[in-house]
Amino acid sequence: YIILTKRLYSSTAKRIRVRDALNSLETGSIIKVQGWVRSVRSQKHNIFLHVSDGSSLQPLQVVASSDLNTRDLTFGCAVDVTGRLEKSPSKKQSMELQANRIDVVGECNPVDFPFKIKGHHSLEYIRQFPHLRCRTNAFSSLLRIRSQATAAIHAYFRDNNYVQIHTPVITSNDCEGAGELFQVEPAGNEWNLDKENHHFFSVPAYLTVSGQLHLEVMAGAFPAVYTFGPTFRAENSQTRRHLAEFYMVEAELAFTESLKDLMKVMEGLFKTTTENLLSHCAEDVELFHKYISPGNMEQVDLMMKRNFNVISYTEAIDILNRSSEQFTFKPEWGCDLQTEHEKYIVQHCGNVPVFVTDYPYELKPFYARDNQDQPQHTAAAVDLLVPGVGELCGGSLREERLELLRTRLEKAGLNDTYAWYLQLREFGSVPHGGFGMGFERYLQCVLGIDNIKDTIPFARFSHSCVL
Ligand SMILES: NC(=O)C[C@H](N)C(=O)O
Repeated sequence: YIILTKRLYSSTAKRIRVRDALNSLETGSIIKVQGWVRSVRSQKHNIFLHVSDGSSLQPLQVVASSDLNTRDLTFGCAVDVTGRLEKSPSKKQSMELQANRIDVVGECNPVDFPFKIKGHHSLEYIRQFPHLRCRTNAFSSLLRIRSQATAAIHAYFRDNNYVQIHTPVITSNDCEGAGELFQVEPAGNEWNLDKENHHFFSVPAYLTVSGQLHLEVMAGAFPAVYTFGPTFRAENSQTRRHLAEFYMVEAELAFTESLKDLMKVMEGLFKTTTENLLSHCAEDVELFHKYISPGNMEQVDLMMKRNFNVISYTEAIDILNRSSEQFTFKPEWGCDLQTEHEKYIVQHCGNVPVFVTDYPYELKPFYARDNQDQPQHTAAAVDLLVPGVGELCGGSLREERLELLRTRLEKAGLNDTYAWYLQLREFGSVPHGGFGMGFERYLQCVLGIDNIKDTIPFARFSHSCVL
């Protein structure tokens, strides 16, 4: 009889998520929660469990009588719990689940499990377990924040009338021209590809380094477009800021004649997304600011309150040369800014993000618009440098003038390759420009995460492609 009623009881229970249970105002309702045990505590008559299901940082406290068979109930196991939702007498949580039935769905041997109850594991430690780290508080918070930030970015562009374009992952162009390409060919030899230029696509094809050129195509028909997807760089540098596969948000605006328009969008995107995170993921963001990057909340507050700075590249070089800092790379007009330079510039500007504009023409790819301001020959390009990370965004106005573009491509021996790109300037060309923002670097900056490998579900970098 008892078993029968228990079955009946559990089949009529409404299945809800932990977050909804915690926020529920209805006491006495019969619910079912499914999740993973984050802690177990036994007292004389009762056992207390914390159950998490990824919906919130805070777990649901489950109280059950010690009579329930709890042999397999350990830290890390998967459970199915049915019971009555009641107001909790403890101040630590609003609601608790008084269980009538607990089924262990999947056992977990806590001795072998790499995480321990109440263990404060570092991000570096949990990184060794890419298949398990989503079960820790810190990484599940990161994943919820990442998901919310993705939604916020799409919302920002939709609210500002952009059209989303799915730019291709496989492409025959190397947009940045930096030569950090992964080539794509079929595995195995059923295609009989030999060395005589028999590529699968007939031409060499690569994983994309940027969706920019495809967005420029679309900016010939839509005034504002964006893309948000994976991009790839075969960089052999194992730094805390580089990944071989990362997500980039890229936007392209037509009828745009000034870098100011682009900077406005970059600042708007940064601030709107961050505001959204602070209100929708407060608890998760707080976990980072409290335990992982103390002090970063003040940094975020500052970035949100202040207008971003704007300085020219030439001014940046002056600032660097006037400083008493000993740089490994001597700052000189014409050289790219190194990480140490970027860091100094951000500090110099009061730890507020800073746009650096108008770089030496020769430093920028063929598409950057010529400022034609001799003798210091510059291009209308801009980078956004942010505290803790350095370069977060890079963008430029694009050369829309057919003859100038043709001459530059000719010099680089690229006018055949980019015949289609030249045609964009032949048929209804308009002044336009755009930028890209590294999504993982954005998360690094807002959450104060030291290593970029801890901002992405599965990190790919040289000599590492686990799972
Ligand atoms: N869309 C952009 O302007 C981004 C630029 N192509 C980059 O990869 O830095």
